Amino acid sequence: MTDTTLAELERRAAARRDAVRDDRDALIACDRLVRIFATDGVEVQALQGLDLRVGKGDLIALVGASGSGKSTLMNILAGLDVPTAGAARVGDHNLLAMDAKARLGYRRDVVGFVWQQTARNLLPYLTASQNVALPMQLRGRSREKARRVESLLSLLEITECRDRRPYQLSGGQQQRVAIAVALANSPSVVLADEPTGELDSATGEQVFAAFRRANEELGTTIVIVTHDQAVASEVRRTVAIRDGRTSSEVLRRTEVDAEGRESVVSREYAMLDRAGRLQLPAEHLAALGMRHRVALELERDHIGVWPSDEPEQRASGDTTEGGK
Ligand SMILES: Nc1ncnc2c1ncn2[C@@H]1O[C@H](COP(=O)(O)OP(=O)(O)OP(=O)(O)O)[C@@H](O)[C@H]1O
Repeated sequence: MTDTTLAELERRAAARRDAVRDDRDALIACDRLVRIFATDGVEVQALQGLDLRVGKGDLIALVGASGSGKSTLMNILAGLDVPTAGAARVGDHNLLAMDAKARLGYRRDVVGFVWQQTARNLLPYLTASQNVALPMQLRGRSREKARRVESLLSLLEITECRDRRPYQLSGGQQQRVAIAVALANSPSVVLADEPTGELDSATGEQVFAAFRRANEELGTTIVIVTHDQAVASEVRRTVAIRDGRTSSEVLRRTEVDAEGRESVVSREYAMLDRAGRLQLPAEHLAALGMRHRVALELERDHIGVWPSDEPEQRASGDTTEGGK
């Protein structure tokens, strides 16, 4: 074995160690997540091997066409549904191995939710501050309750709504109170399924600003499902789901030029799973007529992917080459 080979092996081992460390840093880790629904003998594969990592303190948007599996994923992360196969972890909680009691504790202490239907988030006969206080009361945190309710209402700029009942609030105010309710017990993660779906775009932006403030000021990890492209483009990371899998993601960062002008630069990435599988965008494949197999070449700083120059019938059928 040459020195170069040893050095290379050491480098790979270190990279593997780093990967494990990254994994522990991820607050949410889903691996090859599968959820099959069977109704009247017909099976629907809502999630088909979905991989997702969300770091502690991240704010991400999940986007995808109707039926792509977003709500199924959110229900699993919320502890309301159990996957058919795969692995899913939030913090130290294994979402496939919780008994009923652990599940209840998980829903009470670890995750907070904001749903699309404003009526689903708040109890109609309680005022805004009573709604926010309720989760703390149920958890026996009565002493700190009043102060925390005030700070959350102030953080989300809805102090004036304190003594109003939901029907006396606008849709946007109701959702901001719902965010305060979700944050009441200091959850590790807040999950929001289309929280701006019933709002006009200006109000939706205000609600989104409230999520951002909660994320920045309290460090809460937030995952938001949205159809709203304008809203999705306001976060640093947008993950797209297609056919029950994460297909691509857009990362955005702020750059400052020599004159001190700030601009947001965004870049789209394809997802690479643990086995090294990569899903190439359908439009890229169509543009170059790539089907069945492609030629790969490892370069110093990238991997080239070319259409196969083999005749198509060989590519799709049995071949004489090894299938590596
Ligand atoms: N309880 C269920 N029983 C049977 N099929 C279901 C069930 N829940 C979801 N599905 C199916 O699973 C697939 C994914 O549904 P899901 O609600 O997760 O999609 P979505 O991306 O949230 O869609 P939308 O944006 O319309 O809410 C769909 O084909 C849906 O019909």
